Amino acid sequence: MRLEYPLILINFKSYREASGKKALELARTAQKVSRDTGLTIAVAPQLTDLHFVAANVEIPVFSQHVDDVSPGSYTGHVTLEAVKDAGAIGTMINHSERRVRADQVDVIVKRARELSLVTVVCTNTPEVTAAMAALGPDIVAIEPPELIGTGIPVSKAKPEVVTSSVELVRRINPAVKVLCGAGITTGEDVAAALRLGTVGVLLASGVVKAKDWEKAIRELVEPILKRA
Ligand SMILES: O=C(CO)COP(=O)(O)O
Repeated sequence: MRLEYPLILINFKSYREASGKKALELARTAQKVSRDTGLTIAVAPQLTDLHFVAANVEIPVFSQHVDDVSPGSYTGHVTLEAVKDAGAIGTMINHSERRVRADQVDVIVKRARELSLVTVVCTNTPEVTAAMAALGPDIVAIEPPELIGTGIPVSKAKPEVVTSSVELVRRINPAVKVLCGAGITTGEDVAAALRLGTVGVLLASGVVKAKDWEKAIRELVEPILKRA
């Protein structure tokens, strides 16, 4: 599956609101808005829901994490092969709530490429973004941890973190796409993110915790539709 941009990636994290049957319900809601608007909306359900969700929607599905091990004798680990077999098109890695070492990111990015899986490497500062871009993932996602879950959007509260990240990635590895995330809730936040040079957003609570998922996602993509 080829990813089209702009991209909205909804991370379900470990939220109970989007777990089990609810995970599929939210993914189907995202799919509905994606179909109505023609925009790429991807989802990253909990690992336990990955296969269930991927088998029942056609939008891109990502794992939230993988370990740097090959299939075999590794109890409790998640391999790239397993998430591929579960139907994911790729994986997030190094989320601030699930950090891994840089050498592990390197291994995962290289192995994912061999398996044709898309990698979204999360970062916390422009400097770390630059370092991760050098490893050659498909996408880096800059997310200042202090804004995560606050509803204060990075694209408005810390635009310089986003623009510096975009600028450094352009210099170091222009093939790498940049997303931003943390506090993204409204369509205005998404429009601001695109204006700063990103290809989209990574978000969680603004959608997962919304009372009306469809309304929240529609509101989120509205400004992008106007741009098109
Ligand atoms: O960590 C995030 C997405 O991966 C951002 O979380 P929030 O959208 O809840 O701020």
